Amino acid sequence: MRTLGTRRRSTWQRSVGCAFQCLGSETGGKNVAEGAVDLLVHNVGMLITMRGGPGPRSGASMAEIGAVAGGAVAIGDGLILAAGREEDVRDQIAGRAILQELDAQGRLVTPGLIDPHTHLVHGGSREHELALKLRGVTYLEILAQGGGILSTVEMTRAATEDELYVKAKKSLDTMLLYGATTVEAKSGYGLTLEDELKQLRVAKRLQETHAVDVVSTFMGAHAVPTEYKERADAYVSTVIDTMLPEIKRLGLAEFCDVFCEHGVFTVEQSRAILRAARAFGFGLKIHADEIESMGGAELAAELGCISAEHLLAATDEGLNAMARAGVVAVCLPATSFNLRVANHARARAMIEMGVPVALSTDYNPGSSPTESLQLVMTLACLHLRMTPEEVITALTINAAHAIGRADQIGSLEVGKQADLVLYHAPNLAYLPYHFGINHVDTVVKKGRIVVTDGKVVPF
Ligand SMILES: N=CN[C@@H](CCC(=O)O)C(=O)O
Ligand SMILES: [Zn+2]
Repeated sequence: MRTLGTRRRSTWQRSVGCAFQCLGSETGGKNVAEGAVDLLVHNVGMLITMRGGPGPRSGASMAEIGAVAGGAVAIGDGLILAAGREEDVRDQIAGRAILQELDAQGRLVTPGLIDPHTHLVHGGSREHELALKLRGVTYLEILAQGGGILSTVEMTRAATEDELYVKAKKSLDTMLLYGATTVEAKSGYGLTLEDELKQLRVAKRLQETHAVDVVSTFMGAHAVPTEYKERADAYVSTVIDTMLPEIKRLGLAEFCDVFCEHGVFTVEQSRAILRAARAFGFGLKIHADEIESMGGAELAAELGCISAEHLLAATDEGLNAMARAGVVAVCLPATSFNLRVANHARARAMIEMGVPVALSTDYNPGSSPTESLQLVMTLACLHLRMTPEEVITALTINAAHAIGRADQIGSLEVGKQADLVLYHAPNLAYLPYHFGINHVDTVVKKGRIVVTDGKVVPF
């Protein structure tokens, strides 16, 4: 992508149009109209703005992506000043200094992708499970034998904080290279207070030192640790009485998540943990009805969770309850693909019932060892039967809602963070269609070019 650095326009007009006066009020009263345009992305072949109403998209509105042919985006102070047809954008910034231009050369541009469900920070890997899986041993059987999540717990406990940081940073770089600009990261491989804190501190350090924004979730209830075998209730008490208050006190997580599943945590245990988390002020998430139908979707609706994850076995009653409660369904097609399940999440039914659908990698060392949201795009089309328009909605504005960030990210609208991705692709359908490769050319995060020519720019 061609950039023209530091090109100042000779005339500087201080008179501003309505669009920028409005913007001043939308950005906390700061009159960005008086500043320069830091970056103008122009000559965009197809600009996907995702502009629209305030809530998460469901039903037919999941296909409304605000596509503009011949677009541009003007950026100042890390925020979007104007986005739309290039001539309109140029009109709106007329007379202002443009410090840098980026010629998109007719490429596709979307908002930065958002990965709302990952297990980013962990030790080791689990490629040995592949052979077990091919012999027909199931995911829950591996876990019940002390493997699966529990083997990653051992490797995470054994790792130093620096080792976890280095490994997670490498994955975060890959996520960024594949177009993710915001990533949610769960703990849940420590399962002691100290080891959970270790994971959460790594997530915090990544947030402070990496271009990608990291949103932190405490998931102490990811598995019953070996030392509490047959004493799950005692472990639930430890999560509620010891872990939640300390993590809240230290401000290390925004959300709390629970793996509500047969042989892991029951609906009653999950309810107890999430109610306690809510009382501490955490936002609530739940791994619900992934393998067996447990009433997890119903619980998500009852508790007003911000999102419920997996949902392959969710009932119609559960999904309808989620639709009524406005819970975002985070579907994870890379996980069901990798676990070789017979049926994937019923995204079409969800969309028809009015459940807002988001998508995610579920990046983790067991059920989904991939950082690629572009692979997720393809699997969502082929296995969940979502259209490319619904897929991009699910990976931008709906994913932003799933992590409580829709006021800042998820669409290219005035006043939002300037997070955008430029692809070597002529149109949106090309991304899921031509699968298995990386289409990303350039990534802009908070107005700064952080990936160029397919390489990460050091933070
Ligand atoms: N299902 C539970 N937790 C993760 C998998 C974690 C693991 O296998 O290590 C998930 O969301 O898929
Ligand atoms: Zn998960």
